[in-house]
Amino acid sequence: MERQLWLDRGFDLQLRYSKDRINAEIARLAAEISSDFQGQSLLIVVVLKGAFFFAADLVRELKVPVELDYVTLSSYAGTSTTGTVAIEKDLAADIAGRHVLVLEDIVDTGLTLTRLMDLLQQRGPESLNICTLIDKKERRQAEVEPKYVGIACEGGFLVGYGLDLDEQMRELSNIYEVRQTPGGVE
Ligand SMILES: O=P(O)(O)OC[C@H]1O[C@H](OP(=O)(O)OP(=O)(O)O)[C@H](O)[C@@H]1O
Ligand code: HPA
Repeated sequence: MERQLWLDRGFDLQLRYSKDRINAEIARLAAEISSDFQGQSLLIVVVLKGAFFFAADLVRELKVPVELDYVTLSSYAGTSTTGTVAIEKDLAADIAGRHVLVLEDIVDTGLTLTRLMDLLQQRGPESLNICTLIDKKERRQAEVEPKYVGIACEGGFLVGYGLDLDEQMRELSNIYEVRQTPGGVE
């Protein structure tokens, strides 16, 4: 079982969202987005690294043509945001006049997406919207309203399905809440 490897290393993982639940939410989101953009094409902006799994599953369910591009942002150290969002790799595509949909794994404080949306808005897209798998409103510090939300969640630090704790546990199929257990080996 995928949890066991991390339990042995001193991390307590509690299942929050199963892969079946994630698949169901992705199917719902894909239907909604496909209907909203019927007859148009989408430029999908995947926010790396975390949204990689979500994007791979979502775009294959869409019924509209898409072009994919990627931006790499980072701000977290452990379970806390540093408050400084670094743009490590910018987009390759010109987004002016395009229908742009930003894909995120999680919106938490909102600092990452505020920074990205400001940057993208200045480039003149025809439309600019956010789709996030997880919307964690509890810790919001900046005003960000994703148009498409898979799962609205409460607190806890989440890992799995792309979500990491210091670059670890992204590969887990399900999403868990993680806690470090006393005396665990790192
Ligand atoms: O709303 P916020 O509080 O800003 O948090 C959300 C961001 O934090 C995570 O990225 P991270 O900086 O950990 O990089 P990663 O995608 O490489 O994991 C996550 O993928 C979001 O991009
Ligand atoms: O709960 C989270 N898990 C992983 N990365 C994150 N970035 C913001 N919140 C989270």
